[in-house]
Amino acid sequence: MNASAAIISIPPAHRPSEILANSREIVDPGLRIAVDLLPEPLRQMAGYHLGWLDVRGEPARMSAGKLVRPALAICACTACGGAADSAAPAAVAAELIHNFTLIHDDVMDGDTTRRGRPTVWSVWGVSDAVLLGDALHAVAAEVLASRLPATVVGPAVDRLESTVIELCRGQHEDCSIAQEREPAIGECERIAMGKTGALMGCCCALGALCAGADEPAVAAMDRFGRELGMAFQLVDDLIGIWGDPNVSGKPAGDLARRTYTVPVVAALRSGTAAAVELKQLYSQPHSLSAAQIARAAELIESAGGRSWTRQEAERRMKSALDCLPAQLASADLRVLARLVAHRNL
Ligand SMILES: CC(C)=CCC/C(C)=C/COP(=O)(O)OP(=O)(O)O
Repeated sequence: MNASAAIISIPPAHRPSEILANSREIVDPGLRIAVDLLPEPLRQMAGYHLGWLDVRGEPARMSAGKLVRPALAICACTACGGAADSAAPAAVAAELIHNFTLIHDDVMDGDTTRRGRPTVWSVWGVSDAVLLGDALHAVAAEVLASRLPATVVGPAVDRLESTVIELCRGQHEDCSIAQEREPAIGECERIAMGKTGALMGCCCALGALCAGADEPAVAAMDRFGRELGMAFQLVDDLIGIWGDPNVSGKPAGDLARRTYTVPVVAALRSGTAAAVELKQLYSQPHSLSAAQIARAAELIESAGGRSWTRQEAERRMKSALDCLPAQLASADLRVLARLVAHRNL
């Protein structure tokens, strides 16, 4: 592959903000072209969700997320010797899939705020939100099918669609277990691998495919992304309890709903007095009040659930890097790994 082309078009950045800005430059035009494939009013709803339009369809500049997944696809491609631009279809498809799942997830969770503004379903209703998610999924496959070299299309679309199946498995388990009963840590990990790890693995594997990498390199990138996805989900669980809504753009609502996320499960299995009190709070039949939420957060912290989750995120990040042979462990991928594991609460 043409490594020098990558170096000329996008120099290795090494700083998280530069890596994300470079990725945004590559992915933004492709995302806009992809969204333009949608019929009205789905195009307008997608523009709103992605932060380019306000609810009335007027141009806006709102938060559209950090674009970590496209950055992973692009950096995986350059780490495998490809040109950054050649990963654009993979980066766009990954971001479309990610947004399709968020739009559906907000419906399932009944969440009314994402990225600091009302969710799609809470503005346009559940039917339109379901349709928009479906349409973004279809457009993602279309982007890969129409914009990748013919030799890569088959494996790339296969990988994308099997990832969506895995996402659905993870999400189904999450919805059916996590709010009904206390899962084991192993179950939490299976859920996290399905709903978050699989897509991050797919981003990295698609990036490698775009570079024309061989199967061992694609598989190593997939493992790297999956492990990193586990770290991402663990940090997301911390954000779901201790996150600042002004930073995360969503209320820290996991305790109110009595969701069994990893910090909660880790605290409950600690065998401490705090665990006993937390179990009582979680076994009541209604949402927790503000005072109960604050108490639950204290109990989780004193039972060690917060620090265990933090350390586990760090361990997963290191294990992600261990999945990469030295020649694939680029500086940019290492920076992205740290960014994922240390993002702000
Ligand atoms: C097939 C589908 C719909 C998959 C959803 C995958 C996903 C990562 C949802 C968000 O998880 P979350 O509920 O833990 O995160 P958030 O707090 O952002 O809603």
